Amino acid sequence: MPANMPQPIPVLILTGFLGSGKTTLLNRLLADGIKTAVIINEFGGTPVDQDLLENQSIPMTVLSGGCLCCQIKGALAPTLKNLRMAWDGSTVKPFARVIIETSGIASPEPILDTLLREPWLSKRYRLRQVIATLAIPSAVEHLQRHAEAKAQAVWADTLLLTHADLAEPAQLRSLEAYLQTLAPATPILTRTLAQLDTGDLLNAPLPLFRRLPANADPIEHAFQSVSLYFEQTPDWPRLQSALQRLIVQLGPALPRIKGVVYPPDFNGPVAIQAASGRLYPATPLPPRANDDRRGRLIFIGAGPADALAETLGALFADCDPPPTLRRHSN
Ligand SMILES: Nc1nc2c(ncn2[C@@H]2O[C@H](COP(=O)(O)OP(=O)(O)OP(=O)(O)O)[C@@H](O)[C@H]2O)c(=O)[nH]1
Repeated sequence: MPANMPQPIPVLILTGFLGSGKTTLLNRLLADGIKTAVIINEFGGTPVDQDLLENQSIPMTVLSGGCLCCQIKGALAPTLKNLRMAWDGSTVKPFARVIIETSGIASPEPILDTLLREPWLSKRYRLRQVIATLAIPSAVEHLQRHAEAKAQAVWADTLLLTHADLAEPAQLRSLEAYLQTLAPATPILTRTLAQLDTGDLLNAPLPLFRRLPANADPIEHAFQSVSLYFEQTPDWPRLQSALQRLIVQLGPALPRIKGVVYPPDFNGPVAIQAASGRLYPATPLPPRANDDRRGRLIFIGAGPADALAETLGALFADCDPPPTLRRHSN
């Protein structure tokens, strides 16, 4: 490479539908020892993913309140430019790659458009791999219902099938058959978290030629989010039972809940996760420097935000004090 050519920094893009395992994968990748800068994009107005990262001492930028493919598409180029200038000027902790975690309803196409077509960026960053996570028990339904999920699989270089431990063999077979039609040439890895070797993932065969996105028009999402803020989080059995009732009541109209809360029966912050009708066990988190002990839960719905907000208001009306509610319309 000529001396005056900038050395391109490799970029990994993690995409995949809501709750399919992107942040879980990001944590695994960050544990592999390669110094990394992270850009996290969250659809909801209240970011959570940064608190779920085990490694908090890396260069990290959170772009929330919309998807990188549409509402905040314009934020990606300046973020990457600032990061690169900080890297060139050694004003940031050293890193050898950038990982972008997209929101669960982002289409990768406009992101690739920015990375591959923007002249300044395309000289300074090299797209290494687009990895899409697909949760085996729910992926076929998501691929059939949501254009965003389909776009994520179609633009991926590698498909990582997750939640194998929760899946029936028939669900895996039907997902593999679906992907065979949708993305026949894309390598598929099926791993439980315990089995995942990040080397297998990063060394999966890549396409010889990279397609350039043809249509980078913003996608019209049908999703909305509502955030709840708790000055005093209810205790876990009560919160768990309320969330469980909500999940049953709304079914597929509520694809995702996540948040960090402070139930009095736990000592510190606790991660709350639900996706595709499943509420996961509450997971204690280490205390963070910026802890304000204000619980926050994000609900991503596939219907109008007003109806979701009304349901949530009624569900937690007897809390003392009741949670503050914020709609986030997109
Ligand atoms: N049992 C099981 N749980 C998993 C697996 N992968 C992820 N999870 C859990 O699924 C939930 C969602 O995982 P995340 O990694 O947060 O999903 P995500 O794709 O980052 O979610 P969004 O950013 O909201 O779209 C968490 O509770 C994870 O612990 C898996 O392979 N098996």
